[in-house]
Amino acid sequence: ATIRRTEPTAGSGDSARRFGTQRVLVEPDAASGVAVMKFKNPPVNSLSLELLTEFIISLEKLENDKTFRGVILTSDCPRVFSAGLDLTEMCGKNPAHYAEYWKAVQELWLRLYLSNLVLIAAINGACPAGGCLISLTCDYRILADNPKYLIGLNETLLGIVAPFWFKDTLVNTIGHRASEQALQLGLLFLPAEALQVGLVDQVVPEDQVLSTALSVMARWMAIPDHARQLTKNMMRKTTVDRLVKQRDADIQNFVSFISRDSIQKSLQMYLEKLKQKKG
Ligand SMILES: CCCC/C=C/CC(=O)SCCNC(=O)CCNC(=O)[C@H](O)C(C)(C)COP(=O)(O)OP(=O)(O)OC[C@H]1O[C@@H](n2cnc3c(N)ncnc32)[C@H](O)[C@@H]1OP(=O)(O)O
Repeated sequence: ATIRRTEPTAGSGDSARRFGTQRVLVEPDAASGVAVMKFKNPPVNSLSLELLTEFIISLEKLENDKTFRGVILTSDCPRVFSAGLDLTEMCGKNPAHYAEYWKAVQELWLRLYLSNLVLIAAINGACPAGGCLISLTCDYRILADNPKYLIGLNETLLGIVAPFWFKDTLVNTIGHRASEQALQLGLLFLPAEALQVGLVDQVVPEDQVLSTALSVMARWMAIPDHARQLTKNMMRKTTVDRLVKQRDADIQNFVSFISRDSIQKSLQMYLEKLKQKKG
């Protein structure tokens, strides 16, 4: 994928500078050591191969710059945090494309889930499936209080199955029983329900999502990095290792599953339904 970097905006000081790529805006504040990363892939921030690639590059840049200790993930698109994996990447393409796409999805998850940075999700819109997965990789989730902003792993509603590492990430967050129900029923939770089940840590008025994320970040950044990072690693490494050990097999599983005629039909019907919703 071609990656076009955004020009820094005019202004003085680091906090006025933006960098990033066409689909991932990065607003760094060197003074606080916090950067805000915004998905910008209108209309719904679907996780296309381009977006995944650009996101991984931007995250790596921040990880390698010791100025930054914390990142807030949010959306630049109104009303949607992320619509999850891009269905058009999983429909009507060839096996080589599916393999490349799935490798990028795995890579993003692996990097986020064990990131040394403090990651906070400022969820300012709908957050289904892969969008929810991204938020689950964060250390803390804040959701805007809007009944349209549903969150959850709804894969079964599309006739597909959340892979084991999606499931593990959910189980690590809300526990086994709640995950069993949520995954089988493809539940999309209202903000108050998401808070109750522990899928998010806070629900706040929409105009306070980012400011809340910044104050929560200050609390996490008050902890010495090495102690916090080793603790995070201790909590998450077993989950990550399960995928690392069988990455290629997981890609092969995905490719053969997604290539089935029945799965292609389900996805196409789901996409059609999304499009018809407008008419
Ligand atoms: C082993 C296999 C495991 C694979 C794992 C998959 C995990 C996933 O992430 S699958 C993706 C699941 N995502 C969803 O179910 C969300 C679908 N989208 C929505 O529910 C809604 O779009 C929204 C609530 C996010 C936003 O609603 P809104 O009314 O604002 O926008 P729409 O009119 O619905 O959509 C605008 C436009 O975008 C297209 N679109 C929406 N979601 C996706 C998507 N995930 N991938 C690709 N394209 C998407 C939608 O069709 C519309 O397109 P048109 O403008 O061309 O009609």
